[in-house]
Amino acid sequence: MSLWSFEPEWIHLPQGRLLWCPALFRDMADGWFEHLEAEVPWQQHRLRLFGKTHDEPRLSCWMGELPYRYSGRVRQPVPWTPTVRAIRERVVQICEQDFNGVLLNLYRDGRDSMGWHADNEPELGRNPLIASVSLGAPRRFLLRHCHDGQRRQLVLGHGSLLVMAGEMQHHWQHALPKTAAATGRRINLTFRTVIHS
Ligand SMILES: O=C(O)CCC(=O)C(=O)O
Ligand SMILES: [Fe+2]
Repeated sequence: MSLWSFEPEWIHLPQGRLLWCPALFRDMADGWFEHLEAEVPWQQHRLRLFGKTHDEPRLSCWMGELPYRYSGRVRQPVPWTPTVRAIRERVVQICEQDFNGVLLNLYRDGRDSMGWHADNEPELGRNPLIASVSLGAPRRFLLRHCHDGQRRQLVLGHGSLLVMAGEMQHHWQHALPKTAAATGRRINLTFRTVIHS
């Protein structure tokens, strides 16, 4: 059997590229979702905005080998859990990159979300490869170009892999918007390589 259960698609954008594999992990996705929900020490982080603190609209967990500074905070890693280790192995094999950390997010319903940002922290290096595995409820993922405002949209479904590559993080932002539609739980894992911290 080949590594791919179907043809992956490269999406070429001005100043970036995406590898899109909508059904790559479909066979494992139910089991992975169930295990991750139970196994990951999900945390509610607080966010400081205009002098007030709010709960972040999602639960999250930074896992891996090194601390990671983002949103102005240093997150200490929790150790790999068995399921994340197994997912990491598959993603490393496909991307040919030895990811040493992963940010896990749990979106409890359509009110949970992530605002516009780029994964451009200095400790990820110049043109980081970010590998995003989605499980559970499908959600819209938006991309917008930082300078000319052009947009793209993908629906990240159960068992999909999206790899952001090239100069993407310097020229594009991404977001996971809220939705008013009745929406179930979703887990997303973004594998990263922290170079220094
Ligand atoms: O949940 C998603 O698909 C996006 C997550 C994301 O952008 C991040 O963790 O940096
Ligand atoms: Fe991101």
